[in-house]
Amino acid sequence: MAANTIDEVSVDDLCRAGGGGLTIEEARHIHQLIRQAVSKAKAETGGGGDQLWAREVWRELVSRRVLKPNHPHALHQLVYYSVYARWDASIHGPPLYWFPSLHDSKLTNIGRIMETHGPKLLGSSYKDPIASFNLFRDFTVHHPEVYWSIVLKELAVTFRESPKCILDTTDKSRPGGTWLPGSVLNIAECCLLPSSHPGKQDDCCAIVWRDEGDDDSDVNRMTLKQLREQVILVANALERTFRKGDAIAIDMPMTVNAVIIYLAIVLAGLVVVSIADSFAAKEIAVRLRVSKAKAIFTQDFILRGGRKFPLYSRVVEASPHKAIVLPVLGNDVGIQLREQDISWKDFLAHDNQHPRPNHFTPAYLPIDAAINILFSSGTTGEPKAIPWTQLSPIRCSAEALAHMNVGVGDVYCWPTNLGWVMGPILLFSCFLTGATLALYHGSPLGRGFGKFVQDAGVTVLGTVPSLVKTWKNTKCMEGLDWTKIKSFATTGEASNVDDDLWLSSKSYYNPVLECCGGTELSSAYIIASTLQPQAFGAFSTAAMATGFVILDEHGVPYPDDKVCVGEVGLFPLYFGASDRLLNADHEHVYFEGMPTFKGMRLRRHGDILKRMVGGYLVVQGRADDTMNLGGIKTSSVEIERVCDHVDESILETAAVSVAPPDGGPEQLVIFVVLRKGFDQQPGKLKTVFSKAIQTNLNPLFKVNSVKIIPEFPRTASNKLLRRVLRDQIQHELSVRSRM
Ligand SMILES: Nc1ncnc2c1ncn2[C@@H]1O[C@H](COP(=O)(O)OP(=O)(O)OP(=O)(O)O)[C@@H](O)[C@H]1O
Repeated sequence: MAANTIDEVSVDDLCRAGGGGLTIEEARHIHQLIRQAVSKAKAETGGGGDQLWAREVWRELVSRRVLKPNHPHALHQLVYYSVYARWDASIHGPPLYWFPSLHDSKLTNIGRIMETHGPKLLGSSYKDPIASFNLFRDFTVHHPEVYWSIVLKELAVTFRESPKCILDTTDKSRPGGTWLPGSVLNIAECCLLPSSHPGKQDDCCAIVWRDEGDDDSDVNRMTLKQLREQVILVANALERTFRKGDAIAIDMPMTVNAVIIYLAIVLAGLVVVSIADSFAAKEIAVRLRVSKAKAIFTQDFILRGGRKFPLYSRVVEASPHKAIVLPVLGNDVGIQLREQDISWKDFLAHDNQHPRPNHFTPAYLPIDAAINILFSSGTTGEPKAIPWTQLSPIRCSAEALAHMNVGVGDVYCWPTNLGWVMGPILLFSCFLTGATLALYHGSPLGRGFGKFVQDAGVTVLGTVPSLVKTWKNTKCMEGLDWTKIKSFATTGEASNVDDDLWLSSKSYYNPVLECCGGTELSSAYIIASTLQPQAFGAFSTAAMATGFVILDEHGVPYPDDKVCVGEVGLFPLYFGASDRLLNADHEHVYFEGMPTFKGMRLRRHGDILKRMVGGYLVVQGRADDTMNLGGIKTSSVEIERVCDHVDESILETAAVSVAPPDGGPEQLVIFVVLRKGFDQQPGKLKTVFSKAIQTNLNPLFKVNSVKIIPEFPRTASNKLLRRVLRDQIQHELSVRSRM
């Protein structure tokens, strides 16, 4: 993006990039600071043509807060891309934009754990949280029972009956291991009770929220005690109507009431079936059928972006079972209910006669009892119905604690839904670590959401790439103060470097922690850590106590330190991973046909990983998104990363390859969505794409055609559905060949 290196950038260049947002004095000042940073970095690193000094320039500029959140993005772009203009990632690894400090690292949750246990566990090899991070993480992979016994004490998990041990591997029919055997608890109760470590008291703020449209009012808060009382009220009402073990669906936005209902269902020993509120009636029906749900909590309408969308009517079309209907506004539902249905108000009304309304005895269940049925997003086919057990919340909260550094004092926000794995992850990560859960009742796409983030004092903000893209392109967050945010997070699909540059700049370049996992893993298997330097759009590590290899085409693992691309094979012992599916054969989906490694049968996850210098990772799509172009294997994501930037008219691209109906090499087709207000010819794009791909990836790759379409097909959780595009192009080709 930048033609010049940072020492060639002039005051004029800065002024141009700064537009009206920068005075000439400011530009001169920034220019001076850049020159100082360059001289200092060159002096410290010896200058050298290898450009290693560039990293130090960036580090210095960030630590001196030279670039401000309110500076125009073009200025941030100019400086970042110029600093790294001559950076050779194939030698030095991806360009880094965030660096941990030794002082702060010792104050993080995982740094504290390492300082306490590191010397004992690693002996004299232990130095400090930053220097010893890889060593310690490696230790957790080989001694998961030690790691999990430490982490369990850091979470608000109380057992009714303690586990016999942490891990039992004697049952060979369970390749994932038997974790915390013999233990009995109720994980919702753990969320609701005060605890001394982590320190959460009855009067601490459990949830902060705001309704869309109330942007200028104070945010609402609920204490832990108030939350517990609300949950108990609902649990008593549930117990009167349903039997333990019944599956009860929730299909509504992730509001305070949705969270209360979720916890109440689990507290009462029922099973939550979570369904994302964006699904059509047919999709809701499939999920209710597969999970055998007895009833469903829903809302009359959904309010989003100032518009009202029907929800109850979709649920009615999908389900003959009882619906408990909440009003989106006020106390009464704005709709006529069927005979078998009941309003939220009436559902709770019975409870006013309860002799001890603030009392409820939780259902204490074995650790591996199902608490929630979730569905994968279905990018590779039919969504899988995945039961979460009581291990799942522990697994995901441990990651929030160790990797995202979430804990007491944090306000954690991540626009999502209980039907996506991020919903339950967010809920448990807050209540088991002692953080406050921040919920915005409305669309996260506009300024109202951003203002909530500011007013609620959010300290950790989770995102998905398409959200960040919208915020950046619409400029809707301009002028808001997001500097309380100590880290961002992103998940769902590969993120875009420039979008993350924009996001990170909003809080003086705090890290955007990349997470990638799966609903069936209850967690991320590759992730970032605040103990490691970060590169945009890249993962810096495997999760704690998680092992994997990258397999070559013959299923043989590459050595751990080798730069490579291939399908991931997970080590099977995985705390919190699924061991059954409701609508598919677990063994077949995750194990059959996988190679063994050091006596372990590897677990399939299907992602193609690229390991770069320094151990940084990117996901290059799914194994089924790889293509063979002229005998060379490549991935959709790799091609899209190049094509996304070649012309300003492009909003996003999707690369698919298809085999021609009459045989021959696979053909590369690039789909394009243009930015609003731009026009472009496919022929011209074909030329620029070919040139960019040949220069950046491989001179032999050829673009066969370019198709401009208004928008990409996506799953309800916004994941790009390349297989739909592939089917479409395959169909066109076969029709053409028949003519
Ligand atoms: N940060 C990320 N970067 C790149 N890809 C990601 C990221 N986060 C998640 N993904 C992709 O999403 C997948 C997990 O999503 P999910 O559990 O919903 O399953 P799915 O693959 O979308 O659905 P299905 O299992 O039905 O095919 C990951 O394996 C990965 O391919």
